[in-house]
Amino acid sequence: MADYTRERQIAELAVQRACLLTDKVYYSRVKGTVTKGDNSPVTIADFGAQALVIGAVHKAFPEDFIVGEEDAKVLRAEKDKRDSVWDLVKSAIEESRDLSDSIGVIEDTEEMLALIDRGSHEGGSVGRIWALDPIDGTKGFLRGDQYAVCLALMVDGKVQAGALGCPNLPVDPAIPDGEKGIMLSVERGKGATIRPLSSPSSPGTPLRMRSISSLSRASFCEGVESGHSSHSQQAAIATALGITNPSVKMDSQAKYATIARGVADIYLRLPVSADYEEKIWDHAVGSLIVEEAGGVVSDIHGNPLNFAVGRTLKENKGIVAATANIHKEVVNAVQNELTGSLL
Ligand SMILES: Nc1ncnc2c1ncn2[C@@H]1O[C@H](COP(=O)(O)O)[C@@H](OP(=O)(O)O)[C@H]1O
Ligand SMILES: [Mg+2]
Ligand SMILES: [Mg+2]
Ligand SMILES: [Mg+2]
Repeated sequence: MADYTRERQIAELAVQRACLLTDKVYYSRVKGTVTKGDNSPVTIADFGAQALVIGAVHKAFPEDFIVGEEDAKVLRAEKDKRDSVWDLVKSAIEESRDLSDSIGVIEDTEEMLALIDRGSHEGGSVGRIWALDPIDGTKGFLRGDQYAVCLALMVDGKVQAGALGCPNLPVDPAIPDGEKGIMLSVERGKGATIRPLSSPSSPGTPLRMRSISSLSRASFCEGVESGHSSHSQQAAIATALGITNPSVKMDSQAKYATIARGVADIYLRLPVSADYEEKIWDHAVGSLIVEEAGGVVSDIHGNPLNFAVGRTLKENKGIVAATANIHKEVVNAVQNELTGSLL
């Protein structure tokens, strides 16, 4: 079996440094939002995190390609925004000098812009390609809720390793107002672990999904944005399965983290439009974490996610992630509910 220990470590360091930056912006409430062509928001923190993560990956693995969500077009055109992002990037590097031997530094704004634009790869089925979402759940980030920094390595179209930083998830889910910030990391065949973001040297605790004796006891985790996933159909599916627990709603791949750590059991993402294609960076690392924690991740038809066909999951529709022993039953309920609508 191939060994991706180093890739996993670099991914953790890259995400750790990026979380320093996003956390600072989150708490300073300086948001500098831009609206993209598809009407979705992007902030100075999205750009800064993309620069830091790509800088780290490029330093450690200069031959690898990167599929990142953002590009530097707006920053090249607008000096104010470029300067704000550069200030953030500089101070995050300054505050994590101890990581610079492993993941390097960024010398100036030109290098920063070039790094952000290294995320333009088209993806595909050949070679080593990293999938990066510098801030997943930007709407949650802006609302003051959950978001995640997400990085995965795909080799020949298959996700092999990665790291997922969730700066606002509680370290102990039983103490929601306690310390916040967790880091999950994963390597295919070797499991997934979780640790506090504040303990970089901790080896982490292995992740295991909850075992479910009866489906009616299960809980759903779903997105906050009803424009990204259909809440009404999700509720109908819960009823069909006899599930009465209220669903846990949160933004971003924090949902994959939440089911992987056994706080909920099922993550459904039901298409709201027939033509939306899920992005690989929205699912790459989270889906592997759930699989390694004992879950199955498929689309709404029960087909495996195909990360090998470009920047989107164009061969799949929606997401069904659940503990292995209930996954098939959930897919069946989804199929029954959706027959005749968007299928
Ligand atoms: N119509 C749509 N259907 C499904 N997902 C969508 C969507 N429009 C945007 N998204 C994606 O939903 C992601 C957030 O997921 P969630 O709703 O689970 O928090 C966004 O990631 P970003 O926030 O990185 O842009 C974006 O890629
Ligand atoms: Mg976005
Ligand atoms: Mg995203
Ligand atoms: Mg994003």
